Amino acid sequence: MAENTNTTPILELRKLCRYFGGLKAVNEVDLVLQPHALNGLIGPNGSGKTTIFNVITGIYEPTGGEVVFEGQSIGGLDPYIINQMGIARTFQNIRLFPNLTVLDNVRIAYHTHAGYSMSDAIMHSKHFDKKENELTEKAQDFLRVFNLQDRQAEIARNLPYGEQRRLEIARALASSPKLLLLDEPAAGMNPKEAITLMELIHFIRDKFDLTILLIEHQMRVVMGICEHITVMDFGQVIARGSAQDVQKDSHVIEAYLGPGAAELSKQYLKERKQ
Ligand SMILES: Nc1ncnc2c1ncn2[C@@H]1O[C@H](COP(=O)(O)OP(=O)(O)OP(=O)(O)O)[C@@H](O)[C@H]1O
Repeated sequence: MAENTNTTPILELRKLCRYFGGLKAVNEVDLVLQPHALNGLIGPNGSGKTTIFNVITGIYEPTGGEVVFEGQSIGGLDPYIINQMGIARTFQNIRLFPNLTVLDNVRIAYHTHAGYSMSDAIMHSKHFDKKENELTEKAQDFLRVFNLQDRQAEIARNLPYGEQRRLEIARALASSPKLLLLDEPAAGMNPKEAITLMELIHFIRDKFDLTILLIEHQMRVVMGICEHITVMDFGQVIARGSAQDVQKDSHVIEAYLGPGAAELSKQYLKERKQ
């Protein structure tokens, strides 16, 4: 299924493929992300969503097709280079430094902007002290955005789950990305936490002028915040459009509920109207 483009996209997947032996985990996927848009990537378990994230971020090389970021082909580049170019992500299973403080988790992520040399660090020069203080202040600014400022001295693993998820997003943002990939940010959250998270995602998109692509199983979150949704099944795109469009798409209903479900759902809605 091809994509329409009107403006210059920030990211384009062109016929992207990633195979694992005979398994076509991602099979000729086209995807276009416009700058500043909030996009959702959904689909049943094993449909290829996380593999797409792993290819975009350089963890896997594409088997075929292209990943184009700001007009430049990035497929197969090292993850740290892709991160420096402006793509950051969070993971399905939270990946923090569990034994470090909340503040240090963000400071480490921010370190690429440290602005001092190895010799400054070894000699503990004035320049080093100044830059380290700036780094701490920047990290504290990030924590304030995520309402974690009062937690800065806590050991990360002791935070409640929802706060660990927020901290992970704060860490990802510390590398100043233009494109943020969120892999199931609301996983394990209760409905109240999920709503707070939705507000936060909207807020950071505007504050940091981000483009966001998120994978999420909680439909309330996807349908509530995503302006554009792409639906995958068996490694391929089966539908795309607004939340309203994809919710009533018969391919989507069948992918989630099984063959014949679309017809049943139509009948049910008709009967309810009568
Ligand atoms: N490293 C790998 N080696 C072999 N198979 C893999 C590998 N990574 C993913 N797969 C397979 O590729 C397919 C797509 O997996 P992927 O994790 O991308 O799906 P997903 O849509 O993110 O699923 P979920 O919603 O359950 O996280 C699955 O069949 C998975 O088992």
